Amino acid sequence: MDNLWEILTVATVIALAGLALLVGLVRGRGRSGSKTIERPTTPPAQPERTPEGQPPDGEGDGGYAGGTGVGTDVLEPPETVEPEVLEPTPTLDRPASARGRLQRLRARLARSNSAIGSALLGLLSRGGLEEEDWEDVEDTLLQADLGVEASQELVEALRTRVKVDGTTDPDTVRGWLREDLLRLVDPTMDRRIAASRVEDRPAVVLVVGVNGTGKTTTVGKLARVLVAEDKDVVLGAADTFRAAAADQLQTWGERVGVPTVRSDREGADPASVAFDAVSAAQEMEADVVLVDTAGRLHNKVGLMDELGKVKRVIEKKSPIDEVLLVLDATTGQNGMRQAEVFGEAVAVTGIVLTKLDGTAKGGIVVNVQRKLGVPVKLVGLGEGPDDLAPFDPQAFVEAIVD
Ligand SMILES: Nc1nc2c(ncn2[C@@H]2O[C@H](COP(=O)(O)OP(=O)(O)OP(=O)(O)O)[C@@H](O)[C@H]2O)c(=O)[nH]1
Repeated sequence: MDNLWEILTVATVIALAGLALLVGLVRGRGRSGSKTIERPTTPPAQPERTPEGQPPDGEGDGGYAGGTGVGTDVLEPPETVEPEVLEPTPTLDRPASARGRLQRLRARLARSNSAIGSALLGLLSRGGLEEEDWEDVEDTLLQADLGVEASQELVEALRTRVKVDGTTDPDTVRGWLREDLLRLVDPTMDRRIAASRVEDRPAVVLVVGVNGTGKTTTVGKLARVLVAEDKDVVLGAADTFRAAAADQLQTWGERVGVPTVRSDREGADPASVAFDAVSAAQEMEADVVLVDTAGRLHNKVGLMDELGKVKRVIEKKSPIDEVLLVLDATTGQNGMRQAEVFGEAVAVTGIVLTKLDGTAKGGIVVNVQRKLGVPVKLVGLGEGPDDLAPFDPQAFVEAIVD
């Protein structure tokens, strides 16, 4: 019996010692081995977003499954909850309505061009005009870039009126000047931009001109004019010569919610970007696609080839409805030569005269229309986003004369 008790006591001690050893082993392994991954009972909080809607750096994974970085346990995804809508509502610019823009910007036109008006009025109101006075009148018109032919015509018309009427009353003289200038600017020309869908396809507007004239800026500003008229616009960045030009255009578009078709590769084929832009506009059922082109003039043949190709490739997809030539009004005769070169490469249908706010050479409107036989359709009157106005002959002449 004693032996039995001894055996039981020894067996119990051995069993307890073994148990203690086992517990020790398990706890020791737990400290030095893999972590225990606990499944969260609630879904992780959404990371905070920056105002642009991006998660802050390094928090893009939401800090859940990848957050522990260790362990091989298969995690079940957290219960799905409807995510909070964190998308920022893009705030778009509301471009100024196109109507009456020239009236709004008239002061800028007048500031730089009223010199023509006041010089002429000063001369004409003096009375008793001699031959040399008429030469002064003609010089003033030439300095305003009206061109030789139009200047002579205007002098002739005024001379006849002065001879017949004989008055030197400033208001009467101003009235003559207004009438004669208006006739030269030609209010009968059709200055509408072909920017509405044609037979179930978007209108295609190609914008050409020498770099630096304000071409890309003009495409951006024109997009705003059209958006203000509730048109769906697509931009094509076919000025692939300078990569920044595409960025510039895209920024203009984004401000008014207009998409830009572009290539990220500098020197990509402009014709192919133009083609893609027209295709995209057709797919999107847009009203109009505006295609910006490169305008390096260092080599006339190269330019003609490139523009010719852009035109041909677009025409595989759609007719071109408008070719706008952008000219810098401050460049005078140089601008006129550029106009002729472009006119040979593509059939220009309208002119955009930029930087008219910074020049007393508003007469170029008349000159360029006569040389190219196409109307000035838009004028640039500043660097602001809405400083592009449909050209209105009446308001233009009044700004110079009144
Ligand atoms: N004062 C004034 N500046 C203008 C006008 N239009 C454009 N500009 C400025 O002219 C400069 C050239 O404009 P861009 O649009 O970059 O010229 P670009 O012809 O596209 O030239 P690239 O971008 O080199 O192809 C910019 O600083 C414009 O802000 C305007 O009507 N008045």
